[in-house]
Amino acid sequence: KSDGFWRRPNMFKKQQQDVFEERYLRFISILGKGNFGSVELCRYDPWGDNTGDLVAVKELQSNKQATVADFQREIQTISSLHCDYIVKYKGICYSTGRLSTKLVMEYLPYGSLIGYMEKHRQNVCTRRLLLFASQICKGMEYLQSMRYVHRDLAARNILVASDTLVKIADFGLMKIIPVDKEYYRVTQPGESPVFWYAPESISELKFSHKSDVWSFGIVLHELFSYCDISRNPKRLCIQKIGSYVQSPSMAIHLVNLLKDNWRLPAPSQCPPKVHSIMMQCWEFNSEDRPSFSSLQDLIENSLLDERE
Ligand SMILES: C=CCCn1cc(-c2nc(Nc3ccc(C4CCNCC4)cc3)nc3[nH]ccc23)cn1
Repeated sequence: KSDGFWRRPNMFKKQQQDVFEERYLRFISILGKGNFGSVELCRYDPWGDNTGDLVAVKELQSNKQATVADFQREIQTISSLHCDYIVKYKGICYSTGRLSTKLVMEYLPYGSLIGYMEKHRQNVCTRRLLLFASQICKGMEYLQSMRYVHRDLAARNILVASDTLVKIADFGLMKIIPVDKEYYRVTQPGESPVFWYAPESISELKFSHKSDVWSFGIVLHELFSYCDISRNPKRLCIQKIGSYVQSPSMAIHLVNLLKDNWRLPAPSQCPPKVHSIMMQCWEFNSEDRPSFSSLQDLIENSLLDERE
């Protein structure tokens, strides 16, 4: 299969795969729910004196439609990603009797971008929003260089490492684009977050780097709305379409609105240059959208404008 076989680490090189022993993994609290699994805060404490590291541990929620194979693929994927703007893989933990495998990742103390914005909204200026946007863009550029499409780029899947660093997380829906194609076509829509999806992803289930660019535009909108729940993409689209519409035809309504050139309204106090970047990400035809590398330049250019 051409699923990036040549990208797989050399099968003869010792896989730098730390195994964490379950008996030393001390549960502390639940951090959140991602695609196909919950994430827990644990302390890995082999010395038993609370000096061990805090880690984030994701286990596969068996009741979800995801299979063990999906989770194994997610582990294989995240262990091959090495980028400052992508949450770091630390290893795996085989639970007793190897009934299930857990994914061990670096713990990001500030939590999700949405929670961070709710808490720190007052002292996050435009420059910091653009810094976060540029870091997400760099993370996406890296994924594109590995031929990955994320397929679920949204503020809910961005984590905050510090006041000046955010990272992309949750690779449950990520796919590799086959070498001979420009897009990945999924077989069934699943529980799709259509309000973050490009029109071709909604109507033809086609996912590409350019559909990730569309979602990046939605993340920009979330950032400049300070992730305000009352202004979130889903809420604004449903307000426009009408809350009486049920989900399967919701997607059709949304695509028709996008065809008629309706787009999310500019967030209040959003700099015109930033709104223009969003609108470029939301070009109906995917080839008219900027690449992540040109988005980087557009964001740097907006940052210059914001220099006091
Ligand atoms: C990607 C999103 C869906 C799945 N997901 C991933 C995580 C996650 N979280 C954290 N840190 C974290 C730190 C504090 C808080 C709190 C909780 C209580 N209220 C205030 C904020 C929440 C999360 N580090 C991580 N490393 C790797 C994954 C990961 C959580 N959910």
